Amino acid sequence: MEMENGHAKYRVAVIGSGNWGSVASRLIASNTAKLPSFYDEVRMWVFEEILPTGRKLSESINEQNENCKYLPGIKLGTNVIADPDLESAVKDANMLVFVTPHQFVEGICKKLVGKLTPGAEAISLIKGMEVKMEGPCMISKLIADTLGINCCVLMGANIANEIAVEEFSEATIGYRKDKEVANRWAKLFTTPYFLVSVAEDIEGVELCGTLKNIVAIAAGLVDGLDMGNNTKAAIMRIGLREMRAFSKLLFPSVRDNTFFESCGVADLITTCLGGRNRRVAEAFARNGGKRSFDELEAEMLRGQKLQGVSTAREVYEVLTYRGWQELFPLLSTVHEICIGQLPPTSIVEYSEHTPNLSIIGGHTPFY
Ligand SMILES: NC(=O)c1ccc[n+]([C@@H]2O[C@H](COP(=O)([O-])OP(=O)(O)OC[C@H]3O[C@@H](n4cnc5c(N)ncnc54)[C@H](O)[C@@H]3O)[C@@H](O)[C@H]2O)c1
Ligand SMILES: O=P(O)(O)OC[C@H](O)CO
Repeated sequence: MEMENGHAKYRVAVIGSGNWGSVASRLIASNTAKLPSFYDEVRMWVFEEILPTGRKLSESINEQNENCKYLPGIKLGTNVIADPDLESAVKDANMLVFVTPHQFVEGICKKLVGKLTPGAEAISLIKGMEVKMEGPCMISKLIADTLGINCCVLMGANIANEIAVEEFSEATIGYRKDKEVANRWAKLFTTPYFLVSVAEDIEGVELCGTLKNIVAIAAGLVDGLDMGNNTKAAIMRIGLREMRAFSKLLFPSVRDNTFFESCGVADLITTCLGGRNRRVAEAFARNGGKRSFDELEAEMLRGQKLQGVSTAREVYEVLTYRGWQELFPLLSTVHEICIGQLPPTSIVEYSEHTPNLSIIGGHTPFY
């Protein structure tokens, strides 16, 4: 541990520089610039790309102090340094913030094995999960197991573009045992416009952030079918119940209270109203399911990534493997619509496609 005048001093690296990665770097850098327990500089690892102008994205970020591709028009803070070399980006860092789309994190972690500063701590801002032969694996666990480090999570109602212009938001840090570490992360992220709380329920917090993206796809389908607010509210209610039930089946330790934190109902609401998953799903339904999510994602998001479609597939694998499909009609139906097995209108036709709708409305041991 590096010390200064007898006090521990922390060096932060951010692994990822998409829309949320850039905003998180900006937020963190505004704090490291003024808090004595952190080094000012924040290194942000950039997955290198060549811009249409022929320039490298990382060089452009450092010259303009702005990520012109993923967060145009917002200055990041001069203490944010873009670095396309992963090993150099994490050099000497003892606080690592992971914020890439979930499908890339395993490959990134494998490259980092043996390269980290001893005693480094991590936090994951990534919403998603992986399904392995042994079963489902949360991203924080994948990071922790691959790198042999502790990993907290930060989730919440956090549409990045709104936080970039400093509109008031909240977030929840999930931790396993070490509250002191969780509080250090909270200190790094908290600003007057970004209030962070901590909860000793890492699985609950992470599953909220992960599963709400599937519900957001359902909400977008409803919008694309020109259905009204009642329908969307019903989808959100059913979705929240399925999120809670699925989380508790996977991890009985998950707490009900977590669903009332920013990571729970608040994130569900904001994503179903204004997120990218919702937006692309709306376009999918308006096209009658004839254009694929991949095609719409590439056209509408220009390099940004959806997490809901792949998460729906990963959750579906768990549901089919464990025989839980009929308990989760919304989560199952979203996947079947995404792959073209069912039409978008099926999102409100549970009775036809999932005979166990009564389970959703009634009382089962899980709900
Ligand atoms: N954007 C938001 O509003 C928001 C808010 C909260 C959480 N999140 C979550 O944060 C995570 C990161 O999302 P984001 O919005 O920062 O990213 P993004 O979707 O805006 O951008 C995609 C990123 O992936 C990178 N990339 C592309 N190919 C890659 C590869 N092969 N290997 C590594 N990286 C590659 C791109 O360079 C880019 O940085 C996701 O899990 C997302 O759900 C996003
Ligand atoms: O734009 P989305 O759908 O990826 O959602 C963004 C955030 O997760 C909202 O908290």
